[in-house]
Amino acid sequence: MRKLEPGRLVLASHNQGKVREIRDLLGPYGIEPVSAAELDLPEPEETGTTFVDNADLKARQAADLSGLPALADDSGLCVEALGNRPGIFSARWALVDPSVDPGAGPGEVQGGRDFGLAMRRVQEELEALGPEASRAAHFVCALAVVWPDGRSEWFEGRVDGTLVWPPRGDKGFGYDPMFQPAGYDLTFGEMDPDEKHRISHRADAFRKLVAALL
Ligand SMILES: O=P(O)(O)OP(=O)(O)OP(=O)(O)OC[C@H]1O[C@@H](n2cnc3c(O)ncnc32)[C@H](O)[C@@H]1O
Ligand SMILES: [Mg+2]
Repeated sequence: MRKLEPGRLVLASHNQGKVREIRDLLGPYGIEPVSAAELDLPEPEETGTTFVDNADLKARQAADLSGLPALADDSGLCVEALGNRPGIFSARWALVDPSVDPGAGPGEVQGGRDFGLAMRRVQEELEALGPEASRAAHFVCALAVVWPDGRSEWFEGRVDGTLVWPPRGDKGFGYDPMFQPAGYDLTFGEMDPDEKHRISHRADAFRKLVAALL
């Protein structure tokens, strides 16, 4: 299997929270990827039906346009009582329709998406199922590496936990403030990045990527 080389990797993500975490996770291996935003690459439409499909599609577009190996992450929150939704639609649940919703509070809007709103949507759907509804949830992360010749490798990770509300902490991004990983009292929003990187879905997927490609 081919190995990743330092300095020759495009990170095909437009999510600053993810980009920060992936830089942290690759840092110890001497790999400093250039991001899709730095290369002005467009954000592709995520038309896949699985996390792996979408990660592959994002990495493939970046590899085609840049001529460099590309890494993409497709991830999301799966709520078991909601049939694993929002799942691959996790980012889309945070889209604000300004004619319906007046917008987010300070600090909640990330790249035109409102995760205060997305977390309320999750809470409301669960509450509609009644007080006995399980709050069990997991995050999934699929990583795809696509080489300029079109070959690809995929790695998946997962972390299990429980949803809490009101959301707590502002250290992470996305749904972190409402996700408490199993065995911990803190939400991902309250954890220091180093601690999240020990147990997260992204860290789990990266361990597999590192074993194969680094
Ligand atoms: O596609 P890219 O450009 O990488 O950025 P994105 O934000 O659209 O990313 P996804 O399509 O993979 O959507 C995943 C969403 O799931 C959420 N998510 C993924 N990983 C998360 C994490 O570690 N903590 C909290 N929320 C997370 C977050 O809200 C993301 O926007
Ligand atoms: Mg996306």
